[in-house]
Amino acid sequence: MRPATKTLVVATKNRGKAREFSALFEPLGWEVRSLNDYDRFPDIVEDGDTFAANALIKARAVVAALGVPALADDSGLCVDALDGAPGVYSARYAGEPADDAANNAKLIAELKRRGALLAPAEAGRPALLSAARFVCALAYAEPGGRVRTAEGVCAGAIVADARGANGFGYDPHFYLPEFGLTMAELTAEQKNAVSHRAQALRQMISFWEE
Ligand SMILES: O=P(O)(O)OP(=O)(O)OP(=O)(O)OC[C@H]1O[C@@H](n2cnc3c(O)ncnc32)[C@H](O)[C@@H]1O
Ligand SMILES: [Mg+2]
Repeated sequence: MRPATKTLVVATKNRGKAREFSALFEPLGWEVRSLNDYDRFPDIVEDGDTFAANALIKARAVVAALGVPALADDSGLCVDALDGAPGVYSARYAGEPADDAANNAKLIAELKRRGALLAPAEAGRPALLSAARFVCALAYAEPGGRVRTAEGVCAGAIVADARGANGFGYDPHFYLPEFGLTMAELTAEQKNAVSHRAQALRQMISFWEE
């Protein structure tokens, strides 16, 4: 089970995700089309309890609407000190419509309110707030009804002060100890080598190659 053409519809309206998928698929000679390439594609209700359930909802909705295979991504941030929140609510953590800046502000406010500050900022080292992970579930669906899901996880920690201008979403607050940088300070190539999305996609591609 694998896409039959070299153009793949990715069931997302998130331009940051679409950009990453384009870069991840490019070396394979694949072209990515996102829902932003379709005129007024209706918003899909993401009411699943898990990342995988929401990814399946999005992939199936796009297959139903367009009649072609689709890959969907449902992802988010899980913070230990917040008992895994915002989790599947990451996009609408601070309410709707989704707003990255408001979500980040709420994340830091919640961690401070709970006294989850572990260490003060020191010269050259950011204030580490709390262990966290990015999770990405991918779902690939075909018109015949077949589906396949994959998942990737990227571990890090939340930092109080936003750093970096690359990436999107929670990236400026997501610190990777192995780089000593936030996800938003990584180049696109660096992020695509280690991200939850890249890991999930590697798994999905291995399923396609089976
Ligand atoms: O549903 P689609 O249309 O794909 O777009 P979305 O932005 O609503 O995507 P999700 O429902 O999967 O919500 C994901 C949330 O987690 C955030 N997120 C996911 N991957 C991320 C990453 O690589 N870096 C930073 N934030 C990320 C993102 O900003 C959203 O707030
Ligand atoms: Mg969404």
